[in-house]
Amino acid sequence: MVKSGNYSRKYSKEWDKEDGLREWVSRVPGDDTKAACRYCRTVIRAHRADLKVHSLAKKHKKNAELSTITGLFAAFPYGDKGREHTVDKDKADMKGEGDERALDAAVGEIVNPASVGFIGCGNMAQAMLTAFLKKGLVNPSLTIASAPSDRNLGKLRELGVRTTQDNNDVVISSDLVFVCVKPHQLTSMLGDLPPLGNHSPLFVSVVTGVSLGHLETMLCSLVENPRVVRAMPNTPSAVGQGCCLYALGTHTTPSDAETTSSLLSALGMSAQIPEYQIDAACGLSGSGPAYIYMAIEALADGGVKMGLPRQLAQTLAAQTVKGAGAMVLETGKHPGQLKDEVCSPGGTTIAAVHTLEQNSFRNSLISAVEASALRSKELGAKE
Ligand SMILES: NC(=O)C1=CN([C@@H]2O[C@H](COP(=O)(O)OP(=O)(O)OC[C@H]3O[C@@H](n4cnc5c(N)ncnc54)[C@H](O)[C@@H]3O)[C@@H](O)[C@H]2O)C=CC1
Ligand SMILES: O=C(O)[C@@H]1CCC=N1
Repeated sequence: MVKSGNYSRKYSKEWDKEDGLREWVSRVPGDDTKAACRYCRTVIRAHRADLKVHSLAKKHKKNAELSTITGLFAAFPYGDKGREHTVDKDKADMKGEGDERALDAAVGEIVNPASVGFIGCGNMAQAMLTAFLKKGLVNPSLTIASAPSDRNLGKLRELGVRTTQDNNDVVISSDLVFVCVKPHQLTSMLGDLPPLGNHSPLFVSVVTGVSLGHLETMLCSLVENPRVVRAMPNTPSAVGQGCCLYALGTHTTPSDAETTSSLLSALGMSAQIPEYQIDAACGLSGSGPAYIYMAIEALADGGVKMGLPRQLAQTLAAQTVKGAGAMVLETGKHPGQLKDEVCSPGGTTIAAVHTLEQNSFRNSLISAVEASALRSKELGAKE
């Protein structure tokens, strides 16, 4: 008899959502009595209890740690090439009965030591790296970052990240390279890199304004058919509340698309967009945190002016922005309707709204987004 619920003998789609399973478990196409472990590249019976035991095995934990980016680079060859596995092995492993040397050899054989590199370690790189480390998506010892001086590198070393002042060290030892320099630094930085031979990492550029076409042309001198992604993140990524929009280059593969999507979604919200929308995304979400920080500061000043202590005023301002954002995202209501719900007839809010309109509040924000987007286009044209 096929049992149901947690004890199902068939692959359950609930496992794809369950913390502790969803990170590594996968369907085996064509066989719903099996489940695959992306970390260990093994096929296990689709029994929830077996999956739980497997997740506790030392070997599985070691593979999880070594796989650096959860299941991203370890493109698991489902079905035919996946090794059959039983929980008895896991149980022995948990009791320490496994042969440690054989285990290490097996781990060495099956784990893809994928590594991630950062060229440029300023505000944006640090925000992204902080998010990846916090979520355990990158293994610090397999992560390398470069900058011309040691100013930012020391902070990264404290996090266990390898650092260098030679960008080539990053490129040659990484499967994925984040390019995080300022637009005017890009051409000379790439021009200094020697050709890469057979090594062809995925490049993810966060450099504002620089198009995929231009990036591909510049990277052609390093590698044939460079695989490039152009991304527009923002600094709230550091606390997992960022936005990251991205466009895929000509030579990216479906696996690159999956890698990019999985990794960038760790920053908060992420989505693939057509490249022509990236400048607008820069104007809105790339630069947007700065507008909102100014709004928070000004709201807090208003609170202080009207008698609130500074710290309380700042907390109220930030929480009000956070709460209003969450209302828009979670209720799905139009912001105009939500505004109306705050405005009592003849009340306080509508008096304030009138003042904001007299001072071109909405016009100022629209113009701010426009100015940033136009500047992004302009920076690209210069490169
Ligand atoms: N800060 C932000 O909110 C956002 C920034 N961006 C883009 O991200 C890129 C980086 O911006 P930030 O991190 O804010 O700048 P930043 O100035 O904080 O960081 C740039 C880093 O690049 C390093 N650098 C300079 N020349 C280099 C070279 N030849 N090789 C290696 N590293 C070098 C600098 O030492 C610095 O640490 C820019 O292109 C920016 O437009 C995109 C979205 C948001
Ligand atoms: O100000 C800049 O140029 C970058 C791009 C988006 C946010 N900061």
